[in-house]
Amino acid sequence: MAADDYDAAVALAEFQAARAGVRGLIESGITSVPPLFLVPSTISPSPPPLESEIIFTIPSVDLALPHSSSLPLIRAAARSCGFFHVTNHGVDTATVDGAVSAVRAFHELPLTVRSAFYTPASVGSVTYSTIPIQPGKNSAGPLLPWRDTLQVRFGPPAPDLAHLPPACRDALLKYQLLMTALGKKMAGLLSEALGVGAGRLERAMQVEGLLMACHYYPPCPEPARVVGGLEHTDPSLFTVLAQDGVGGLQVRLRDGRWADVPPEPGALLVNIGDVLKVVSNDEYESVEHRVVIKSCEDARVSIALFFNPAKRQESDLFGPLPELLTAGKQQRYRAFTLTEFMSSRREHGHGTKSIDQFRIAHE
Ligand SMILES: O=C(O)CCC(=O)C(=O)O
Ligand SMILES: [Fe+2]
Repeated sequence: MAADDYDAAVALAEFQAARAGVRGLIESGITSVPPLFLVPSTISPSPPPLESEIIFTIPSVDLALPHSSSLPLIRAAARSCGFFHVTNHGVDTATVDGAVSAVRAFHELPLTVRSAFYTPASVGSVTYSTIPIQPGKNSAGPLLPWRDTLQVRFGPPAPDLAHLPPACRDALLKYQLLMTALGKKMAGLLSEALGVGAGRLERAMQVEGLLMACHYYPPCPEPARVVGGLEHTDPSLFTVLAQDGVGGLQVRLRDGRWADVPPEPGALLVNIGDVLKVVSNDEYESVEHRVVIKSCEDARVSIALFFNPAKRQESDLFGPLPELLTAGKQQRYRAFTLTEFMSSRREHGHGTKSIDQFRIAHE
């Protein structure tokens, strides 16, 4: 086919109609990356992913420590790189490893079994597909990440989990249950570390981990030409991530360079999302991150659980907590509804520009 004949919209429709995901491309034996996955330089002008060699240590917080020791660590991490590992987090290894293995097992089911679940739109509360990247309204044509995602919405309202694949159903339900307890604990610690008392975030917005993204990053024949996950900040209050040992997650440092976040066995990774950055009046940072494909051989699995406000009526407003606006600390954002926030993300892309729209200009 001549290059002029290439129609990205048609290619996207054909890719989705095949219901095989990126994993299906690898199974079909491709040796080069199809154009739909090639990252235009306008989207990712930073150096190619594989050149990242920066050694950067993500802070680690032992949750078994007394609060007098853990709170300053959490506070420092949330204010600087926005990411930290937690150990002794109370979710047993068997449950975390069981969930990660079950996600891998699902994504590696034979094509005929797995494609029955493939659907770009949600069926009930479950979606399994390669979700196109939405870098903002003025971007060039469609772009796909080098990953397949099983996304589960546990509510609200009460979830319809009929389409949750049996290969990972029990493991994910158990994981979500135990992670909810950790999420409540984290919300308390992040609240206390903000200096507003342990129960403040929970009272204000009811923190729930109801959206789970189970990612599968197949190996890639040309890893430097694709993106596993485009650079973004999370829209959540905070996110808790479990990952296998393959690696590929990177965070953006203050000087703009990317640093690897190597997996730490037994630890879970917590990161601050945009809503908590706003609620904390910029005391906490939601930091850009992305996923690069590290391997031509190993598939990577991760599970991101997004902890969000369960209070999300049109009357529920999110803005800096008033008690943080003490002498000398001006209000950085106007309050907004989650609907306004999500439409800003659609318009301005999945980075901090979406919350900049709500920033209050001070002299
Ligand atoms: O797979 C990962 O390590 C990160 C995924 C992620 O950033 C997300 O789902 O928001
Ligand atoms: Fe993320």
